[in-house]
Amino acid sequence: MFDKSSWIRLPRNVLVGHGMLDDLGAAVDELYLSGSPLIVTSPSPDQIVGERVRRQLPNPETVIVGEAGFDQVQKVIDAARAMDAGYLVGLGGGKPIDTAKMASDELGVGFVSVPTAASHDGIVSGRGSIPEGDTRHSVAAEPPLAVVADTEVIADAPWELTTAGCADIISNYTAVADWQLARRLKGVEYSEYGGALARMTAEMLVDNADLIRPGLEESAWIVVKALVSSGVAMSIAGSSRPASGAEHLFSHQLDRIAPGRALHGHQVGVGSIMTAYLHDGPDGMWQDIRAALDSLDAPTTAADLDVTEDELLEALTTAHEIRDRYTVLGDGITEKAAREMAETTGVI
Ligand SMILES: NC(=O)C1=CN([C@@H]2O[C@H](COP(=O)(O)OP(=O)(O)OC[C@H]3O[C@@H](n4cnc5c(N)ncnc54)[C@H](O)[C@@H]3O)[C@@H](O)[C@H]2O)C=CC1
Ligand SMILES: O=C(CO)COP(=O)(O)O
Ligand SMILES: [Zn+2]
Repeated sequence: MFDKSSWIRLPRNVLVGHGMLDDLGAAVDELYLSGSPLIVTSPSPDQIVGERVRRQLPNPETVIVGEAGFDQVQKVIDAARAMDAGYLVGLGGGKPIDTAKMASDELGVGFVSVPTAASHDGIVSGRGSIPEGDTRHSVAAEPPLAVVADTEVIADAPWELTTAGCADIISNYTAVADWQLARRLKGVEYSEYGGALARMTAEMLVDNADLIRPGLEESAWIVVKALVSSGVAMSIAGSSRPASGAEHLFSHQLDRIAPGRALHGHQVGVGSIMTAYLHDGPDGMWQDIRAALDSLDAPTTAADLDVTEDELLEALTTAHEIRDRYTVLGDGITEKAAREMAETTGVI
């Protein structure tokens, strides 16, 4: 008997462009949602566009969340139950969006994604990325029914948020290489479409790197489109595998070892330089990845990430422990190997 099946969950409305935030109300109306929304956001996005969002929606309430975590998800669930929210709106960067999509899943209500920065590729994905103790979960969550990305707002955000999004996409190169390795060595299920789309997204971004410059709305457009494409790859795969390999494990460890120092995208970019070296050796893809990051003003060294050599080496040698996801790190690399890799690639 044929035993394969898949259920791909994608947004119904994806709005990207200048001034699109003012179409949020119309995009939500088209979804036939009922009741009032709870807006899940963090302080800066709330201050920048909170009022503009609230005045388009019926009797909204707002909850401000901090670092991503299950306590924050619970805070949103409690606030939504208290007002009997009809749906949730995630407004801001990756943390409020992840928190909202996970709370929506638990509550069984719809979720709308309103990114204010092009800093991560979770704006469309049906996955939540949440730390807990010594580990980091990638959990199935409610995918957005609609995504509203206003390129004017996003182009006004600090430039480093956009370069973080670029680096999150460039890391697809090594994420897909890790996924293919896991298929060959461990028989892990692989999606040809998910893998090809994630890799093509990274290639297109690198090909257009010259057009990505601070303050240009065109840049916000290119990066948001790529983030949407990367999120769709995760939805096709039914996992974050197309966009998250060993470079992400390294970043998740840095979040524990050196919290709050650098943005998620910047950490995975530096991780990608090093894990590309592990995949291909000295003459391989790592030099292209480093050059692409460099041309986009994204960090390429430990110092750029504001982490010490010791912190970097600890993250590299323990990254394999945090999740049952086979990557080029195998069952762990020695400190000597980690140092050699970081030195050869110029990260330390
Ligand atoms: N679920 C998924 O598939 C994915 C999830 N993620 C998660 O997303 C998170 C990282 O996302 P980030 O956006 O880097 O973090 P974040 O949500 O903390 O945002 C970074 C900073 O940018 C600020 N910000 C956002 N928009 C702004 C604007 N327009 N103007 C000024 N400041 C603005 C925020 O207030 C915050 O201080 C991590 O937790 C990561 O694991 C990342 C990629 C994929
Ligand atoms: O950040 C992600 C993709 O860019 C996904 O995060 P995870 O590593 O938690 O799956
Ligand atoms: Zn990421």
